[in-house]
Amino acid sequence: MEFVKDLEDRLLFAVPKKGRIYETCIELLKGCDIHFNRSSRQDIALCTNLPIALIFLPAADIAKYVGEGNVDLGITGQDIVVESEVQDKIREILELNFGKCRLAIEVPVKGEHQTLESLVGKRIVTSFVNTATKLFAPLDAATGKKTSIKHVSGSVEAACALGLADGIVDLVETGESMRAAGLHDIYDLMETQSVLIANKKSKHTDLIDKITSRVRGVITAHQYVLCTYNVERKNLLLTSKITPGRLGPTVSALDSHDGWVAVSSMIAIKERGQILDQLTECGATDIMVMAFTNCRV
Ligand SMILES: Nc1ncnc2c1ncn2[C@@H]1O[C@H](COP(=O)(O)OP(=O)(O)OP(=O)(O)O)[C@@H](O)[C@H]1O
Ligand SMILES: O=P(O)(O)OC[C@H]1O[C@H](OP(=O)(O)OP(=O)(O)O)[C@H](O)[C@@H]1O
Repeated sequence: MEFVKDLEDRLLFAVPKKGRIYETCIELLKGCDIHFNRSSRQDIALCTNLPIALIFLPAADIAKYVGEGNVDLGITGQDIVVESEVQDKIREILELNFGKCRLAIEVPVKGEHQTLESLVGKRIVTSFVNTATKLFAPLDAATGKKTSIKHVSGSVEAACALGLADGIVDLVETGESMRAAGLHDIYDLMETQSVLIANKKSKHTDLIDKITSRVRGVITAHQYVLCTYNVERKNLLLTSKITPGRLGPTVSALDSHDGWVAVSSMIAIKERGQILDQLTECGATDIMVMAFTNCRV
């Protein structure tokens, strides 16, 4: 009970306690300088440098807790937000660019039912009962059939081989789990990624803004690198178009080389190769690319 008193006035921030996105979430908290001590098996950790308590919960429950206002802020998947039916109670603050996958219908490669329509009235097994029910309900109504939708909490791919299901609704990233179980996907329900969500009525608006700004800084830093190079001033207009940066490239004169300038600019990691090729073609030299771990832009 002492612990409950410690939580008073703190912002409660729910993060996954295990699973696919656990490690990345912990790295993100570190990157945001949210410090905490968590003893083993403890599901609540008080932050040592901010009035925050981290609540470690199963990812699948986090949207429910945030939606009901039991916690203020959380990290979970968009798939869980939809499945928990809390879209009207939460605010999706930020897409986090990890936990990317899609929710799909999967069936045995050599199975009898190979389309969404042919699964109507058959047996579906999933951890996403609400989402699957919403998909099949109108099809059931149109055909007068009743699709059976049963819940399992994990290893969903095993359901068809074990004779429990004709098809499943589950997450697919690489497709490895699906193929290993002799399944293939025949219909996409949604794309998903991890998101930062907040309860719409949370009273901790200033702290939520501060955390959001820190999280955005870390996420952005993972998507960009700093590119520096030297170029003759006569080619600067050309290279500035290739590396426009946010407000414009930073340009400084090179005292030792008349007519040359040093340029630095943020560039998107996914365009890095192409940008370096183009800079070289425009006569830029001494091109360097540096990663950074945090930023505010
Ligand atoms: N293969 C994947 N690739 C990317 N993101 C995924 C993948 N599987 C799940 N996710 C995302 O992570 C969230 C949590 O999924 P996960 O399977 O880790 O949950 P869990 O059931 O709590 O953990 P565990 O599977 O260890 O019991 C999902 O809702 C989804 O948003
Ligand atoms: O397409 P893939 O890259 O193979 O990823 C998909 C798998 O990842 C998730 O499960 P996870 O392995 O996290 O565990 P679970 O089956 O116990 O939920 C998901 O439920 C799939 O099984």
